Amino acid sequence: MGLAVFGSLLGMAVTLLTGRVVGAVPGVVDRAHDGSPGAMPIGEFSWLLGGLLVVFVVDSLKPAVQQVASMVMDAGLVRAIGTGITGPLLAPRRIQHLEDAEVLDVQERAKGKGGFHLAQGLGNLPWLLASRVTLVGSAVIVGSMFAWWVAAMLVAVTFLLEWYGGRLIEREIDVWWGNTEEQRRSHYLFDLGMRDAPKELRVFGLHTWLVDRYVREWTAGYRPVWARRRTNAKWSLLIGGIHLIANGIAILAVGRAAYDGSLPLTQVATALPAILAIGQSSNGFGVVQVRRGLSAYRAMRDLPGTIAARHPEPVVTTKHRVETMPAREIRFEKVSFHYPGSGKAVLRDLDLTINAREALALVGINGAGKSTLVKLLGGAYQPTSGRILVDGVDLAELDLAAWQRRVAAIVQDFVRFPLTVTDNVVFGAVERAGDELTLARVARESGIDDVVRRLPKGWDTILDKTFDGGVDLSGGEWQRVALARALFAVHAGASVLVLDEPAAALDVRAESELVERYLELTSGVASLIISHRFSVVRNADRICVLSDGRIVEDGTHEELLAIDGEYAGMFRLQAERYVTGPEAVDA
Ligand SMILES: Nc1ncnc2c1ncn2[C@@H]1O[C@H](COP(=O)(O)OP(=O)(O)OP(=O)(O)O)[C@@H](O)[C@H]1O
Repeated sequence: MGLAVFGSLLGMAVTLLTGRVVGAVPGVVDRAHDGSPGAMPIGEFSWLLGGLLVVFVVDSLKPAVQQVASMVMDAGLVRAIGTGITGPLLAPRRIQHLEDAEVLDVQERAKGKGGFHLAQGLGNLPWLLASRVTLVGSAVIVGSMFAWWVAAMLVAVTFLLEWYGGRLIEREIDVWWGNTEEQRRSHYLFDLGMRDAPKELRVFGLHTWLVDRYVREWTAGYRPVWARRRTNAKWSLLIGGIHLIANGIAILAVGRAAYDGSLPLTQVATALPAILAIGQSSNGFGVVQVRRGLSAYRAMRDLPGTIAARHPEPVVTTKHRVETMPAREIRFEKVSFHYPGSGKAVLRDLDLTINAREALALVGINGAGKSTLVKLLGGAYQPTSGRILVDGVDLAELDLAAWQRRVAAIVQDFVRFPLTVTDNVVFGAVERAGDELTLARVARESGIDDVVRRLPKGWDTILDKTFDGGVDLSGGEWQRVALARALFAVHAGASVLVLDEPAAALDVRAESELVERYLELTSGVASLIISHRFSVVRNADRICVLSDGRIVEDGTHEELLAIDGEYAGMFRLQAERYVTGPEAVDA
């Protein structure tokens, strides 16, 4: 801001000095010819000229300095805004706020709904301030050197120009960022071609279709922008004409006064550039950007408050030693749950006990609510009614952050971090990131040691082909990496292990080997295994069947087969497929 204001002051200094130099020239020339007194001595004129040169040189260095300062400021702003928005969103231990329309709206506004980013808005603030300083300074120069009515007229016309120009710009930007159906579709098609589906597009020979479709959607999406631009061009011509007339009147008035002899040359040479500078200081774009940027800033400032007010973090009222929990059990007691904004109950009066040091398998059809139960266990959501008790203490009373450190999980859509193998594993317990012994141990246990040996940079290989020297792993290899991450967490002290479809991407032999090994390894912790594969499930100490939001069957594999209920039915269906299905024929 200082630099921007300094820049506009320099510009005005150039105007004033130029006026004085031009005004002094005839006198200096006369004096040189006939020694007329009263004119500026040549020595003084040289100083004036030198001063103008210095100011001019400094003024010409200004853009480079301002550009660097601007880049530094923009980088800082982007970083501050990034943490300002993600910080409050990431901080809560629960995740309900991420599905709350009001929180999402504030977040969208903070990010710059309507195409105006906070960084652009705030980045423009110094230039808007500078143009205001130029406007006021140049108006004072015109008023004091020539006529106040001319200064007032030009300021009024400039504001009119700025206000109306700003409205036109705003309308055009609204159309640009209107995110019309076609614009969104064209962006989607672009991503599809460039990133999301390169293989499928080739397999199905869809590249020509994609390009044609993209061009069609893009053209349709931007047609309203061009229509708006044509309308804007007409109005811009009109207000440009008004501006021209106002400047023409001002310049004619100066010319007349000069012609009359009532305005000395110095004043003429100063007033003319100042008149032009007033018009140039109109900054409709800056005004719009700053206005929207500030509204985004207010949304960013309100974000933590909105989240805290609508989703208060639980206050820890009791002092339980979460670090040793669960010593006995985790008990779901009449737990019901429906997702925020949805009337459909996923769990209904569900009772379930998971004993410490027991491997419990949970089965159920798609959409039965298995993953939902895991989210409740991890404290990501709170039951709509009922309680989850850990060693008899309500989860709602525990320090949720500490409890979540006790739970290690591989969820179905586990994150494949485009980082090194080491990072992907130690994220299970970052506080133990340097523990190489444990790292080697979990690599053996999860079976990724062979994979790591084959990688070009071993543990330091980035697991993403788009990076230099990076590689892509197969689905099964990724699953082992995720398993290693969970085991790392267990070795670091987590005592509840959740595996949601841990072996879906493994081949049948790898799967049964891994599950057997895994059950040995985790015999000391409470584990919850969710799987549709009965070869995985049958090894668990106990199996529960989730159906209609409740646990309808509970027992060992043999016990559940003996009662011949839902589990037995599902098991037989899968076993039959393995006996009579294509796999059997191949074998
Ligand atoms: N964030 C959410 N908002 C609203 N409804 C949801 C959400 N997540 C899941 N559901 C719904 O809750 C129900 C249970 O989903 P859940 O993912 O728990 O099932 P699941 O038993 O794990 O299924 P699968 O075997 O297919 O993984 C489904 O009807 C699903 O549509």
